[in-house]
Amino acid sequence: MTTKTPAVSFTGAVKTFGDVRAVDGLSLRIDAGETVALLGRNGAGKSTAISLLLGLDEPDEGRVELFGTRPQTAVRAGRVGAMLQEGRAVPRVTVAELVGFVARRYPEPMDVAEALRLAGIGELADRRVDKLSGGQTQRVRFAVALAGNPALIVLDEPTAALDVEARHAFWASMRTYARRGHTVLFSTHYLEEADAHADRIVVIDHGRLVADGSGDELRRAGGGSLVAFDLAGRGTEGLSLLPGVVSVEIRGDRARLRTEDPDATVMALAALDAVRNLEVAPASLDDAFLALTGTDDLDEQLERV
Ligand SMILES: Nc1ncnc2c1ncn2[C@@H]1O[C@H](COP(=O)(O)OP(=O)(O)OP(=O)(O)O)[C@@H](O)[C@H]1O
Repeated sequence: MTTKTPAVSFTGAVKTFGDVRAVDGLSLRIDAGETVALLGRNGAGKSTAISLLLGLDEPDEGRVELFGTRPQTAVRAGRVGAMLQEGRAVPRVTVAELVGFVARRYPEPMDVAEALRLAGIGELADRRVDKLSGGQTQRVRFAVALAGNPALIVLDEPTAALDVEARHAFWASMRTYARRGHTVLFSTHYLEEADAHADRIVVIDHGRLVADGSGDELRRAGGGSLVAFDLAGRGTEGLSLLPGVVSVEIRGDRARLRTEDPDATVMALAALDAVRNLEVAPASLDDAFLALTGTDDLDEQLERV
């Protein structure tokens, strides 16, 4: 057991809004220096969890701590920077003025030029904040989050609405910051971003933790493998009972089996002489995510439409 104080800890945290348990008994520990992605579909509870950890909201039950103290204390001490989803009106000042204004509110701020350089917007220092593109504005917001020289940075869907190039530039900045030994927690809907940029992916659903691990661990936990073949007129009964099979999907004349033991499934299919156009592939992270959050369930998919 490690005695190091975690950067972030949720212990049985609950937050309800009326009948909705937005965060429902969440326990989670993030150590200093980790980059963690918080993944979940719409309404899973990501923003609520982030509000709790920034001290913007109090849990109804359980405990949330940053660096072993109350979130408000850590935030006031300048140990946390955040980039949230709000669309606040942009002031008519230059980029350097804005970042400098924020920096001065912190006890040990980052040098303004350094914050701009880290956010990749050194050349925008003298540009007016209200005259920037969406991608540039997002990176100014990142510089604002860095201004206090925080040990932990929390980013709520930082790349929503960014084009591909702006996205790459953003992640390059984030990684530079993380490489300095800082802690990063970001929420996202993009599985490939979580896989590419986080050391660890935490999946939440209905306010609960449903998976926690690397992209590969998640693929194994939620996805297994996919075995597909042509039915060639044969019936589909009994397919779900084959060894390893956890789900069966029929599309036209093709069957798609999700299996935890592809070797055993394929052997059983061969014994049935049912291996026409056989295809075996590892499940994608998308498949794993859908399996983990139960959204391959048709009712739920319809609910989301
Ligand atoms: N202030 C609030 N009042 C009432 N219900 C709320 C409030 N904030 C969140 N909720 C509800 O709590 C649940 C979790 O919402 P939350 O915004 O945390 O999810 P999310 O994972 O961030 O979703 P998204 O990906 O869409 O941003 C949802 O059902 C939402 O409607």
